[in-house]
Formats: sequence, structure tokens, C-alpha cells
Amino acid sequence: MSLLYPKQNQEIQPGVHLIQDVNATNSPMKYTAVKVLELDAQRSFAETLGNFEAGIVILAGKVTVTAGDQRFEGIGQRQSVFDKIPTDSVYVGTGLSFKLAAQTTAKVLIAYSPTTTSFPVRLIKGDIHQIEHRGRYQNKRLVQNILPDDLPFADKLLLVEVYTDSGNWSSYPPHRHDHDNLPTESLLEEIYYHEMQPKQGFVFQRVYTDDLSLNETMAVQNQDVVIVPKGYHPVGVPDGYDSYYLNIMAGPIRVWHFHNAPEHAWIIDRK
Ligand SMILES: O=C[C@H](O)[C@@H](O)[C@H](O)CC(=O)O
Repeated sequence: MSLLYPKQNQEIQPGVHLIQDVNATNSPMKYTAVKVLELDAQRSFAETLGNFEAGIVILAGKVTVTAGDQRFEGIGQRQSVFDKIPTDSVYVGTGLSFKLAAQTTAKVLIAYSPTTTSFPVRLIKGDIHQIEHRGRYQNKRLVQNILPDDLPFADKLLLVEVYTDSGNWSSYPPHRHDHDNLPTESLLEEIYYHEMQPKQGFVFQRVYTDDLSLNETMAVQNQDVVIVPKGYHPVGVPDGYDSYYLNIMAGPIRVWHFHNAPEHAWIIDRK
């Protein structure tokens, strides 16, 4: 089972390109799924959710989103994820329909999680994101929390963006969240949507379990997706390139409690 989903580029409608589409039909993921779309200006995409909730993140460009009986005109705060400006998102509750109408060339990520529990449609403005500067030495990263577990706006979905500059590591030291053992650890699947700057760059990502029954190390390229059904999942960024990834997490309980690999936990405690 490969955990790596290379970028595709399928024109599903005139001016609407499907870059990623990872879900239960082509992955072992039970709680998470993702679409990434690139829309030409003035093009639109519409969908009706079944028993899923969705988080629509305007990765780049300006988009008008209608969902249920609400309309959010011209949202989106950046031309590239690497502008490092927190962007706008829309939460759409289970069973509702939504439409994306691109005002400019736009890139949109749609995160999904199965549920029949309804939460209201909500615009999540970039300016409410909790920003964190995590790490020291060569594991510094910038974290922009879009839908963290302390915002009770969703039934299952957790969304976060992470920037890791040249020569640094993130999701490091390695941690896991694949044991339903609260309050110590929560069980959350995770999907990584990666972008690189410059685009020809790559990162190394390893996904592995304590018993190494799962142990896959990948060279991940621009707009690839990596799924983390379980296990530790560190990311290393080669010199000269900057990394972006958006994480989608979901599981039985919407809380992020992780367990650091004990043999590497000393990394955190260095003076
Ligand atoms: O479990 C969460 C993901 O691994 C990332 O969001 C990670 O926490 C980001 C980081 O702190 O490096």
C-alpha cells in the first residue's frame, strides 16, 4: 500500500482541474478525504455533500462560496500559500450543497469527514487563525491553525497549515496519534497536502509504526498527498527549498493529543 498520491491534473469541467482526489474508494482512510481543485477565473464547481462535513480552504486566489443559504463573496487572502498569510475557509455541514465561483484563478482544498451530525455553515476568516512558532534548532516551523480542536465548529474535522523552511524538520520529533487512549493520546487519521517552493523541490516524509510493520519513506513533490492512516510521520526539508503542507485530521473524537516517539523525545528538551 503506497501512502503517496502523486499530483494529478484532470480537467473535470472546462477550466476546472482536479489536482487531488483521495477518499475511501482509493485509500484506507475512514475518517478523512480530500479534493484539491484549480479553477480558472470565472469558472465554478458545485457539489452536494452526502453524510459528510467539509472544510473548504481557499489556498490561493479569490472565490465566492455559497453553501446552504449563505454566500461569502470574494474570500481568500493570498495569491500563493507561500505568501504565508492566513487565508479564509468555509465550514459546510453534512448533507448540504455548496458552490465555488472563482473570481480569479484559484486553488481550493476541500477536506471531508463522514458524519451525520450537523454543524452550521461558517466562514472561518484567516485573521482568527491561532499562529504558532514551534520548534528550535533545525526543527523550526510556522503553524497556522485553521480549525483546531478548541474551535467547536465541526463534528470531526481538524485543519492546520504548516510552513517548514529550508533545512528544517517538522512533524518532528516524530509523534503519532493512532491510539484511542484519551486523555494521553487520540486516534486521528491524517492527510498531508504538500506544496514546495521552488516548485521542483521535494521533501522526505517517513510514516512508520513502533513495530515497523508500516515503514515507508517517500520523496514528496509539489502538490502530492501523503496519507497517514497510523504511525509517526516526520517531514524533512532539503536545503534551498521551503515546504508547505495542510493537514487534515479526523477520528472518533475531535481532539489532538499526540504521543512523541520516546527514543526521540530528547530532541524537545535540548537546551
Ligand atoms: O499531527 C499533526 C501534524 O503532524 C502536524 O500538524 C504537526 O503537528 C506540525 C508540527 O508541529 O510540525
